[in-house]
Amino acid sequence: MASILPASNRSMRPDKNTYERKRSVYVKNPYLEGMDEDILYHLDLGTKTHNLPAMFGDVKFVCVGGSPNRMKAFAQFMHKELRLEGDGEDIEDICAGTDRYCMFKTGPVLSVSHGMGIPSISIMLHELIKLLHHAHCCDVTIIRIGTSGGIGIAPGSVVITDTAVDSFFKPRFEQVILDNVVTRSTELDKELANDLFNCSREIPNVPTLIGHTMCTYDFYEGQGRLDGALCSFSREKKLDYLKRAYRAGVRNIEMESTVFAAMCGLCGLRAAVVCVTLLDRLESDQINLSHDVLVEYQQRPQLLISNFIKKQLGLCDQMS
Ligand SMILES: O=P(O)(O)O[C@@H]1C[C@H](O)[C@@H](CO)O1
Ligand SMILES: O=c1cc[nH]c(=O)[nH]1
Repeated sequence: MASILPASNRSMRPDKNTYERKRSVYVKNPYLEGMDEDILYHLDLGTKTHNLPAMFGDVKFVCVGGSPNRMKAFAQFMHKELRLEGDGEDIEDICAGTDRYCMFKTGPVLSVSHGMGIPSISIMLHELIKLLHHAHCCDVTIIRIGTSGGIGIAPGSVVITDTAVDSFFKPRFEQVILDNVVTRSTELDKELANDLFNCSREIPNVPTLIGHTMCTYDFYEGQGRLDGALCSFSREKKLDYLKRAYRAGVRNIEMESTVFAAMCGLCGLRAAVVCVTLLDRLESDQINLSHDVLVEYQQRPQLLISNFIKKQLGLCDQMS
C-alpha cells in the first residue's frame, strides 16, 4: 500500500495488519458497459467531464455520514492526522456544483455526506460505487460514521455493527424493483468489525461495543418515538418493542445501515457501520444534549476510524 501515501510520507511502511488481497469494486449492471458516458448527476461528476482514475484511483478508505459539516470536519481532521501538507482548512468540496451531497478527499481517504434515510444514501451509493469502479479503485474499505439512538446502553457509547437488521429485527433489506420486492443480505464484514473493536480498546473513556443495528424508515413513528407529530401507540407498547429489539441483540437504531450493508456487500466493498448513540431510547425520545456534548459525541467514531486508518497505513508508530 506504500504508493497510496503522499510523496512526503512514502518512507512510512504499512504494518503487517495491512490487508494484502486485491479486491475490485464491482458494478452489477450489464447496461453500464455499453454507455458512452456516465453522468453521476447528484455528485456533479462524469466519465467524460472528469478524469476519475486520476482524481480517485488512489482512494482506499471511504467514510460516509449524514451531515455535510460532519464529513467536512472529518476530512479536515484526517488531513491533520495523516500529516498531509498544509492545514487542510481550505479543503475543497469536490461536489460543489451540486448541493445534494458533499465530498472531500484527503490522501487516500474520501469523506462523503449522504443525507438522511435509505433513499438518500442509496442514491449517493449508486453514484459513489460507480465512481470507484470507473476510477479502477481496489481494496476499498467503506465506513459509515453516524449518530444513532441507543437501546439499554449509556449515551455516548459507540456501536460497531455486526449485522444491520430491519424493523422486524431481520438481517435483510427489501428493495422494491419495478413491482417486485427483492430481499438482500445485510451482513457486514465481521473481520473488519473485530479489527475496529480491537482498535477501540486503545481509545480511553469511550465505551465501545459490537451489536446489531436496527435501521428504520423514519425517525419518529418508525423508531417508536412518542414525540412526533403523529403517534398512535402507548408508552407501554413502545417500551415493549424496544425491549424486544434489545433481546434480539439490537443496541442502536439509525436510518441507513441496511441498504448500506446490502449495496456495499454486493459490490465488493469491505463495509462497516460505526455510530455513536445520542441517548438511551429506554429512557427518553428527545435529544437534549448541549451543542458541545453533541459535537464531542460525533467526534468519537471519527477518532476510532482515524486510528484504524492510520494503523492500516502503517502510520501509527511514527506518529504517536
Ligand atoms: O449519519 P447520521 O447522523 O445522519 O445518521 C442518523 C440517521 C439519520 O440519518 C439521522 C437522524 O437524526 O441521524
Ligand atoms: O435516536 C436517534 C438518534 C440519531 N439517529 C437516529 O436515527 N435515531
